Amino acid sequence: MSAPTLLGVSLKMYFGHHETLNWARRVGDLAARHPAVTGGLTEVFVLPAFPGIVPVHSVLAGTGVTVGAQDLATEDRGPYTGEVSGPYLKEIGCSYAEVGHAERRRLFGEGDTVVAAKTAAALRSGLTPVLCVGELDRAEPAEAAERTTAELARILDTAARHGADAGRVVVAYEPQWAIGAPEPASAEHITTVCAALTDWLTARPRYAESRVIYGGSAGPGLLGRLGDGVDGLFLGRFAHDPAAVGLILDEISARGAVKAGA
Ligand SMILES: O=C(CO)COP(=O)(O)O
Repeated sequence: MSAPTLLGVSLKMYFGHHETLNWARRVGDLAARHPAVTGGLTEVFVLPAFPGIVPVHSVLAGTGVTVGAQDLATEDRGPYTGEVSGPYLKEIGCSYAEVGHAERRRLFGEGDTVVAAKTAAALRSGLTPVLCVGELDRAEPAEAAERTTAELARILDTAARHGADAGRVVVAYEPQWAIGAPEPASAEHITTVCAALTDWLTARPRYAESRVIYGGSAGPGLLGRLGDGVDGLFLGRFAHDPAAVGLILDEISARGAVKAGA
């Protein structure tokens, strides 16, 4: 069987605490009985705000949905007021830690050096980094592929030079101009860039089992247009309605049925 489609959701800072738990209950109920999840066609992960991690982890226990954080500290312990470390996140049940999101770069001044250090911190703690990369402005697919692959190489090579462990990385291709937009990048754009990122990772055994997913106004209807070259989706706003998550799980089932029949 081919690798499961990865479906990630970042709740960013959209929901309050009770909204977060209600959403998690509804998505958990859906996932627990959806054939795409129970049949192993997909792996679903959710990134709530930090205070939501522990309760969401317990709400989702047994549903097949895993939990991660939207950020983590570069360091593992010490005088870093307001930060949350990788070991702490691991201890409270996280499997993933997102690094390098465009909003953290734009609003909080994070650059490649910090993103590389956070990637290393995640790997060191046994968390899968969800490493966001993507061009700032609209570009032709081939140019976007070149720029984004160079960005990925810069970050992972810096992390490796500083002694980062080898391990699985989820690369989230998120063209910055497509985040918070009415619609995602075109299927041609997404597949061209994701193929280039996959080639780069495949040539490096230290990142074995790594995956490339697409985010940026992704929602129902997109996955079916992307083909096998894209390993999954990273959802923002269009996951706020749990029914939309259900529709995407239906699409994953359909994709699995096509593959099984191929
Ligand atoms: O940034 C994103 C996921 O990390 C995408 O957000 P939107 O789908 O809301 O554009």
